[in-house]
Amino acid sequence: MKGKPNTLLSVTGLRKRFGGREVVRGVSLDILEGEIVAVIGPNGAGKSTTLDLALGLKRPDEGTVAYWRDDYRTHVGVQLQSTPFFPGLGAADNLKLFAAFYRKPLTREQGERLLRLCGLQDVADTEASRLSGGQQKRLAIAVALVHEPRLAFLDEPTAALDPKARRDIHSLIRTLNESGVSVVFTSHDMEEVHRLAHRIVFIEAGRVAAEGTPEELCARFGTDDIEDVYMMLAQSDAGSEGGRSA
Ligand SMILES: Nc1ncnc2c1ncn2[C@@H]1O[C@H](COP(=O)(O)OP(=O)(O)OP(=O)(O)O)[C@@H](O)[C@H]1O
Repeated sequence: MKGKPNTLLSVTGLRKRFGGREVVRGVSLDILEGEIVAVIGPNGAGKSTTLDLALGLKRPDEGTVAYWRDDYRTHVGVQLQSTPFFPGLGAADNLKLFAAFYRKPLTREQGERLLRLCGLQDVADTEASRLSGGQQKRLAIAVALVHEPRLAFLDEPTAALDPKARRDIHSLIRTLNESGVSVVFTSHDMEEVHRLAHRIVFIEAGRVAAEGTPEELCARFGTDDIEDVYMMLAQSDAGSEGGRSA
């Protein structure tokens, strides 16, 4: 039998202030091996800032971030809300160049497989800036996966995608997870969250207001719909957009 899953990431007591306003106010959370974790919450609640702090893209004012290994950067993939691609290069060449930053240069076969996995095989040679919004989103996800990470952070991976592309990304996330990749994603689509996440972390006004499996959260709030849970949590603590202090 499998033992207890490893903790891949542990963040404790994270705080971040911009100007005079504290937008992350003591966030602690763990990401375990094998999990798909959805980080949800209202606009401006502090989700992206929390991810940026966890990824070392922003420095916390307080708190600690610990990964399961010191060289975690080569084992963590990141799709941010906007990815700067290399101008003048096609999708496939962008992947090749991003891969060159790691110690795992892409073979042609690997590149083709990744493009297929992300539904980009027909636009492999199209210059990245000429791809549609949804295709650019998929290329950003492909970039996040180019070095075969063990943990992938996907910030709104399906925002602005059409329903079919959205479903394709759901399958991609499941396939990745089945191949051993742990995934942390943010989303405002509660159906998607319910469908994909093993665990949900609800951030409200810079704090973790609730967390649990979809089933646990639904049972706690007496519903079978995560959107109802979301509404109840969002109404129970007003003022998220302002990140007001309690
Ligand atoms: N560099 C910055 N300077 C000043 N304020 C910032 C900065 N980055 C984020 N903020 C503020 O911090 C708050 C939290 O932003 P964040 O992007 O983390 O929210 P979010 O939960 O990811 O929102 P969304 O769902 O809209 O993406 C917002 O009020 C935002 O304006």
